Amino acid sequence: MSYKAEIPYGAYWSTPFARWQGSFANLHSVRFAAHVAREELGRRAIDPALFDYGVLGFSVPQQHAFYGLPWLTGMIGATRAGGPTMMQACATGVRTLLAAAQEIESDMASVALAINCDRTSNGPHLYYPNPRAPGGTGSAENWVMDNFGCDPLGGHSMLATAENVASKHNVTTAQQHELVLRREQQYGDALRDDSAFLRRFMTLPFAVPSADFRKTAATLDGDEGTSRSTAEGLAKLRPVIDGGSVTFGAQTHPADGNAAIVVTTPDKARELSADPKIAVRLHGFGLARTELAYMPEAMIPAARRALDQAGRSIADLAAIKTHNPFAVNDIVFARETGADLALMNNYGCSLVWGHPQAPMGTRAIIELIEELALRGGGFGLFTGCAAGDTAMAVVIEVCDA
Ligand SMILES: CC(=O)CC(=O)SCCNC(=O)CCNC(=O)[C@H](O)C(C)(C)COP(=O)(O)OP(=O)(O)OC[C@H]1O[C@@H](n2cnc3c(N)ncnc32)[C@H](O)[C@@H]1OP(=O)(O)O
Repeated sequence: MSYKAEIPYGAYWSTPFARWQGSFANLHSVRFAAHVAREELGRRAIDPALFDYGVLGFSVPQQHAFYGLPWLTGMIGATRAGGPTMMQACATGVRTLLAAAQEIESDMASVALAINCDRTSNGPHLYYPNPRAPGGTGSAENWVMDNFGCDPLGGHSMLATAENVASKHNVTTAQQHELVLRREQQYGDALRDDSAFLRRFMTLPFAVPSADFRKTAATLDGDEGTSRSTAEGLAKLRPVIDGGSVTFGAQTHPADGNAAIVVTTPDKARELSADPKIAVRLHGFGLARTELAYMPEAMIPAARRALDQAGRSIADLAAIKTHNPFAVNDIVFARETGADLALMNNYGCSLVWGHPQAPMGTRAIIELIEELALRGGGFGLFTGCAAGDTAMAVVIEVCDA
C-alpha cells in the first residue's frame, strides 16, 4: 500500500548522540528538543506556524512532561499544533511517525511534526507513596536502571532476552564481536570527508547549550562516546552474565539526544522539501510481539508485517536499518530473513552511535532516507525491538516526485 502522507526530503534532523553522563546529561530533554527544533526549522525556512499537529515521543519522563507535545510546540512557535505524547519504549520513533501519518491520512491535519527526545542520563527517581503500608512507606523506582534490569512481566533483564535469543540460535560471542567490528567500520563511512554523511541531517559542529539554554556550553564535532573497538580489545571482554555470550562490547550504550521528522500531504511535501524532485513515501508499518523474554526476535515479524503491507520482500530492498541494542539482533534477523548481514546498517546504527531510546528510531529512519537518496532511490526497511518483547517496523521509498 502507499500512504498519502509523505516526508518532505530534508525536512528532518537529529542532534549528535552523546553517551550517557556526557555533554547532554544536564539538558532537560523536552526543552532541548524544542531548542534544536527552533534552530533546525529556521535553517530550513520552515515556518513553525504551519504545523497543525505534532506527536512527541520519549521513554524517560522529565519535569513537567505531563504537558508534553503542546508545551514543546508552544516553545517552538507552533502554537496551533496540539497532539499526543507517546511512549512505546524503543519503538517510539516508528510509532510517532505512524501517528503523524495517520493524522494526515484521515485529513485531520496537513503538516505534522513527529519529534522524539530522551535523556537516559540522570534518570528520574520516582517515589510512589503508600499511606496504607507499614509506616506509610511507599516504593521507589530508578526509572532507567530498574527498567533495564527488570521486565515486570517475567522478572528478567533486557540483557537476558538477548542471551535467550543467542542461545536459541547458537550465536557465539566471537560472531557478535565480528559483527561489532563490521558495524563500526560502516559507521566510519559516515565520518569520512569531515562527516559528510552526518552533515546531510545533523548540524555540525553542534553547539551544546548550557542547562538554561542561554549560551553555548561546549561544541561537539559529532556523536560523543562511540566505541573504537579492536578484535584484541573485544576478545578480552567476558560475558556480562555468567555462562552467557553477550559482553559489554556486543551491546549498545545508553545515550542522550533528539530527532524529528516533518510529515505532510504530497503537495506540501514538495513545498517544504530541500529538493522537490525527490519524494519520500511511506508504504508499510508493522507491529509484532514475540515470546516472553525473546525481545530481539520481535523485529523479524514486525519487519514481515511492514513488508506485507508494502507488498514488498527483503529482496526488493535497497537498504535495511535496524535497532540493534545487541549484536545478536542483526545476526538472527539476517539468518531468519535472508538479509545480507554485512550490508545492513550502512553508515551507522544504534549499536555504534548509542541508544537514547525514543529518538533512536527517528535517526535510523532519517539515515535510511539519506542512504536511499545516495543510491538514487529505492525501498528501505527500518525495524527495531522494544521493551515487552515487541517491535515496530516501517517500509519507505525514496523516488522521483
Ligand atoms: C529499551 C527498549 O525498549 C529496547 C532496547 O533497546 S533493549 C536495550 C536497552 N539497554 C539495556 O538493556 C542496557 C543493558 N546494558 C546495561 O545495563 C549495561 O550493563 C550498562 C549500559 C548499564 C553498562 O554501562 P557501563 O557500566 O557504562 O558500561 P561500559 O563502561 O560502557 O562498559 C563496561 C566495561 O566494558 C568495556 N567495554 C565496553 N565496550 C567495549 C569495547 N567495544 N571494547 C573494549 N572494551 C569495552 C568498558 O571499557 C568497561 O570496562 P571497565 O569496566 O574496565 O572500565
